[in-house]
Amino acid sequence: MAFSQFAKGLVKASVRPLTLNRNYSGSIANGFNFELNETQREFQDTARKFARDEVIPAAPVLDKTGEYPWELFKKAHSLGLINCHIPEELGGLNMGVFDASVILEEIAYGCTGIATALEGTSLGQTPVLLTGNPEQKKKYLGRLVEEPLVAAYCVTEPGAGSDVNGLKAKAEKKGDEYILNGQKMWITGGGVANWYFLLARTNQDPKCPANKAFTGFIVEREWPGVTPGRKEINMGQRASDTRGITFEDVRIPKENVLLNEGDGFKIAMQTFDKTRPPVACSATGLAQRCLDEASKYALERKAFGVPIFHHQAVAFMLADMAIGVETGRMAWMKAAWETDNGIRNSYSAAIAKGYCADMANKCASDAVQIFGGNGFNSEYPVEKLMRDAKIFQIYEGTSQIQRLIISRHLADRAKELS
Ligand SMILES: CC(C)(COP(=O)(O)OP(=O)(O)OC[C@H]1O[C@@H](n2cnc3c(N)ncnc32)[C@H](O)[C@@H]1OP(=O)(O)O)[C@@H](O)C(=O)NCCC(=O)NCCSC(=O)C1=CCCCC1
Ligand SMILES: Cc1cc2nc3c(=O)[nH]c(=O)nc-3n(C[C@H](O)[C@H](O)[C@H](O)COP(=O)(O)OP(=O)(O)OC[C@H]3O[C@@H](n4cnc5c(N)ncnc54)[C@H](O)[C@@H]3O)c2cc1C
Repeated sequence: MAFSQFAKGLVKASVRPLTLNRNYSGSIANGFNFELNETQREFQDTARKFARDEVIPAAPVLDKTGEYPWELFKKAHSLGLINCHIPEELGGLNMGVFDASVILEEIAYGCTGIATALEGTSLGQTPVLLTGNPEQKKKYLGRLVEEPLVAAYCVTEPGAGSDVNGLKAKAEKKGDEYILNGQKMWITGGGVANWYFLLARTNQDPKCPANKAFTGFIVEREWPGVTPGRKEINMGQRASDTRGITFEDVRIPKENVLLNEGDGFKIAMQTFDKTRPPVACSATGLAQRCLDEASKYALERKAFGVPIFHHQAVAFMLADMAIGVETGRMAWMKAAWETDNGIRNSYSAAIAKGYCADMANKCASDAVQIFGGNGFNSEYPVEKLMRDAKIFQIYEGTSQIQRLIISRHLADRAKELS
């Protein structure tokens, strides 16, 4: 089916307005529809087929070689499984976070390294989608639909990751340009991207508040002074390209400022509200894979004369994994639905990201346990799943940072209650 036909049927999420039932008799499910609509199911099926037929076979090879999944990127591009958020007038599908996450969960089921490589470009695009002017959107987003090009999100530095307000890269205004100097670290897609969203300090006064001190820029990879470093060799998600990047006297035209000078910190934070639900959904895809691999293995493997599934201790581990997967899916769906419906979702996005990251790690560790000695060996799939899971507790804000965001909301609420 053509993209435009797909796009026509898109809805943000399958939720009907909740009407108060005065004769309420126990079920709050009345107002909600937990089923995906037909278009969402079509996309899910396409993504599932892509994951089963192409991602799963490629994953162990790319895990070993650390090669970037270019062929899969091009295929996903041609199927309309990436760049889903780009507006229709620029040739995109104009999908919300919810619908794009339905697709991503399937790809992540196949391999979260490949999913991160494919999805990293969405993170790079989000600040432009949120705040770009029409010229910036046309120039930088339009091309991504036409060609399989990559965007990346450059915030973290060697000296500051969790503490975004501690960033040191600086951009100084000189006439109609800004001169950028600094280093970024751990940039997903850093070596393959055509352009970056970059956050730099434009007010050097240490007393300047975060939401005035930083500016968001679009920086092109080919500009003089932009130098990506070597590909980092990571524990997991090895198909994804992660690099440090040095910026030395890079001249950025003022046309590449997003919104206004000083607005960068809020742009970066508002971006996370949109991108943490998909990261949570990716972790859920990995957890579902752990559950499926461990369930199949538990039926095949015998101990004490019966399949190990028949030992209640094993069956209950699987049941706990299922509780985690189902709860995690509800959590990312709620966070995605809220942002698609214009509700500030920093709290629910932090809950989804924090919960799903921890849940995926527990599921991966339990899957290895169920595989016994085989689980510890790279011939079996769960060893890679455990290595791939760890990064969910670190990138897009560590598990501690998600709890920081949640607890700040709780403190605000406590003040309202007292
Ligand atoms: C949450 C955080 C720790 C916050 O910091 P502070 O305490 O310094 O800042 P604070 O006092 O909370 O706020 C300052 C102003 O900013 C407004 N605002 C905050 N959030 C928001 C928001 N969501 N929307 C609108 N405004 C916001 C806040 O109101 C305040 O303004 P005000 O002074 O009141 O006028 C932040 O630094 C953070 O998040 N770190 C994790 C980074 C992190 O997650 N990287 C990830 C890098 S990317 C990555 O890892 C990957 C990329 C690609 C693939 C996957 C991985
Ligand atoms: C594979 C990979 C891909 C990535 N992709 C990108 C990308 O595309 N773009 C990008 O900008 N960044 C990216 N990152 C960076 C990532 O977001 C950061 O690594 C992460 O935010 C943590 O920052 P840090 O590594 O500097 O750790 P630090 O901030 O130094 O934290 C170290 C430890 O201290 C804890 N800690 C810090 N502050 C607090 C606090 N206030 N309370 C409690 N605990 C605290 C942390 O939770 C953590 O356990 C990526 C990282 C990796 C490894």
